[in-house]
Amino acid sequence: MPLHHCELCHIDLDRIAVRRGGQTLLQDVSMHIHCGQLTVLIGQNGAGKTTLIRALLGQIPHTGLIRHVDGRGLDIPHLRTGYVPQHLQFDREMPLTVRDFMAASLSKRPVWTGVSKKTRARVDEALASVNAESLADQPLGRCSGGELQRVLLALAMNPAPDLLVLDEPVSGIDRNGLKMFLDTLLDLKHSHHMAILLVSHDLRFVREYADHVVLLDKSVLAQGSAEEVFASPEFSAVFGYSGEEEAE
Ligand SMILES: Nc1ncnc2c1ncn2[C@@H]1O[C@H](COP(=O)(O)OP(=O)(O)OP(=O)(O)O)[C@@H](O)[C@H]1O
Repeated sequence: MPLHHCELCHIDLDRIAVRRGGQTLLQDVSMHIHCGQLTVLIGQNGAGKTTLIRALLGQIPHTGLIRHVDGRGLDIPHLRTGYVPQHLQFDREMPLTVRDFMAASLSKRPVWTGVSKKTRARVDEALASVNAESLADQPLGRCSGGELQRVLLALAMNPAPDLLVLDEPVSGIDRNGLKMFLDTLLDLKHSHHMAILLVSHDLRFVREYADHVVLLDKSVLAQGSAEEVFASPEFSAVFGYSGEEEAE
C-alpha cells in the first residue's frame, strides 16, 4: 500500500532496520506518523513493535533515518517525545502518593524539601488533563493498572511532546477503563494536535479509534486506514482470520 502524504507535519521513518545478537529484528520499516492522528501499530507477539518504539526513542541503535518534517518537507530539529511504558516496576509498599511521585518527576527540587505551591499546581493541572485529579492523594502502590497508566500519561504529557508513544498501555485494564483511556487520548490528540503512536493488541478498539494502522512483522506488511488493513490478505495471513470477521 502506498504511503499517504498530507500537508501537515509528520515523523518520517525511512528504511529503519535493527539488528541485535546477530538477528534481524526489523528490516526496511518505512512509515509516516502524522501529527493530529492516532497511528496504531499492530502485529503478533515478537513482531518487533517494542523494538521499533525503542529505536524511535533512541534507546537502541538502528540504521535508516528518523526525521521530523514540516508540511513543506523541511526538517524540524529536536523531536520532543513523550513515552508511556508497558509497565512500571516499583515497590508497591513505598509510602508515596501520586502527587509526591508526580512532583518528584516534574520538579528539579529534592523530594525531601517538600512540594512547592507552583509544582503542586502543575501536578494538579497535569492530573486534571487526564481526568485523574481524584488520584492525587492516593498512594501510588494502590493505583490500579488503569489509574497508573493515567498517571504515566500525565507525566508523558509534561511538557506536551510532538510525538506521544504508548506501548500497549492498556493491558490489564477492563473494557470501561480502556475506553476511558482511549477517549482521553482522543481529547489530547484534538487539543494538542500531536502525533500519537500506540501499540495495541485490542483489534476492536483499533478499528474504532485508529486514524492510521500499521501491520508489522519485522517490516511493514500493510498500512492504511483500519478498514484497508483489516481487509488486506496480509492481515488474514498474520492473524489467521479475516478482519471482516473481527467487525462482526
Ligand atoms: N535485546 C535483544 N536481543 C535479541 N533479540 C531481542 C532483543 N530484544 C527483543 N528481541 C527479540 O526481538 C523480537 C521482537 O521483540 P519485540 O519485543 O519488539 O516484539 P513485540 O512485537 O513488541 O512483541 P509483544 O507483542 O509480545 O510485546 C522477539 O523475537 C524478541 O525475542
